[in-house]
Amino acid sequence: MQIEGPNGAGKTSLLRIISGFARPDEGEIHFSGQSISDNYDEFAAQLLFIGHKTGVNGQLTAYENVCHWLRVHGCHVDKRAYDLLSLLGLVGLEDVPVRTLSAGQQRRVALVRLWLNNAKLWILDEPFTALDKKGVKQLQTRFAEHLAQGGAILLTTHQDLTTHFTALKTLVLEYQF
Ligand SMILES: Nc1ncnc2c1ncn2[C@@H]1O[C@H](COP(=O)(O)OP(=O)(O)OP(=O)(O)O)[C@@H](O)[C@H]1O
Repeated sequence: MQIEGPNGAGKTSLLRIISGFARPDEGEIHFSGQSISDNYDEFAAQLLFIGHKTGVNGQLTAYENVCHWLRVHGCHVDKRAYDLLSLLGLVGLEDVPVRTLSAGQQRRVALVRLWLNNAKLWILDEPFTALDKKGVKQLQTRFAEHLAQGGAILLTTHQDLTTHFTALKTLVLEYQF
């Protein structure tokens, strides 16, 4: 599902509420028929959230960030870390601090998580920001794989998605005066 709306309409706020990072003034968020506040850990295990702030440690290298995520997800740190960086076009840049990379390269480091996570629900706030055309295409291909495997994606984007996603639902937020 794509959430659309002008700047300030409340897209990020909605995603943060659905993810359980902010509380709604009214109502409850349910996942698989259960209120997320009743069993947040179970919900969190199914959730992958990538927001405006990418969650990448800028002091560490791309390689160190990927190794950290592999460990967090209970995976062995092996050749896979380099394979993922190579997939995302970061070969040759794996050993410099992420803060020295370009905005698009930093976003690519953050998006590596989409290749190593088994979470069912992806909540992504402006995932295409700063990516070049090839990066956008690669990400959309990854989205299609996730959906084909029964996953769900809730995202905001000001960009038009490709025809792959014409069946996606769109929720349009508008200002209320
Ligand atoms: N922590 C906060 N405390 C108070 N107001 C906030 C907070 N976060 C966001 N807002 C306000 O809520 C409104 C919606 O912000 P939000 O970031 O959800 O918009 P958005 O639709 O994601 O915008 P954009 O397209 O610019 O990213 C804005 O007016 C913003 O100032």
